[in-house]
Amino acid sequence: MIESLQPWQCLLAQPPIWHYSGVLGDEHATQLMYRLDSELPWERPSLTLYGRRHAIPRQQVWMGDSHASYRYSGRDFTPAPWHPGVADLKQRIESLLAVSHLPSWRFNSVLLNRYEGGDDRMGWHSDDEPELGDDPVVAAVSLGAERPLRMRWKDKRAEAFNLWLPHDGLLLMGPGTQHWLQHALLPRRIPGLRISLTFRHVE
Ligand SMILES: O=C(O)CCC(=O)C(=O)O
Ligand SMILES: [Fe+2]
Repeated sequence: MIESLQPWQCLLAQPPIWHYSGVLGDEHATQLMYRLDSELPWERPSLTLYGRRHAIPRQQVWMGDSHASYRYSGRDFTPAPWHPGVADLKQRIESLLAVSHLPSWRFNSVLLNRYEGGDDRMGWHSDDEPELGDDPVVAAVSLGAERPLRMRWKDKRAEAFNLWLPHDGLLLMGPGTQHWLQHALLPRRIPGLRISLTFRHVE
């Protein structure tokens, strides 16, 4: 079972989607989750949908280089300064890429999502905001409860599918992913805190 020893796994060939297991090591990843949980200025912004205001069903923090400001779901987010644990994680991802056979993608910002339990969620979307450029590559680290990211083809060429996101794993959505697919973190009867960090490059 040589394959199971490889931390990088290709989950989809075209568009390429990769998963790396054991980014920080189990204990370090757990410590980071609790640190982020207690130290970050988590917000639950309200969005207006058909003229009614709704609090989003999760909490979030936008973080990054000061120039990397970002429009998300119709709102502008000025990034919070890098938390040292998140800056270290970004470096860790970039060095994992540097020694892999994948291109050395770089990131200058991250959306952190905090899901208190199985009811917290994120609806269908692609990470294709104009400030991310023509073909964004997104690197998503998962901490805490393992939940599936549901993926569906925009042109319905094939069935929707789940990508399970274990604690301390990195999901790398390569070129084309945001063009061809949408993703969602649907509500599930899976208890426990989960924090995801979706690293991006704002142009
Ligand atoms: O929580 C996740 O794993 C997905 C988050 C996501 O899709 C996003 O931040 O754009
Ligand atoms: Fe996303």
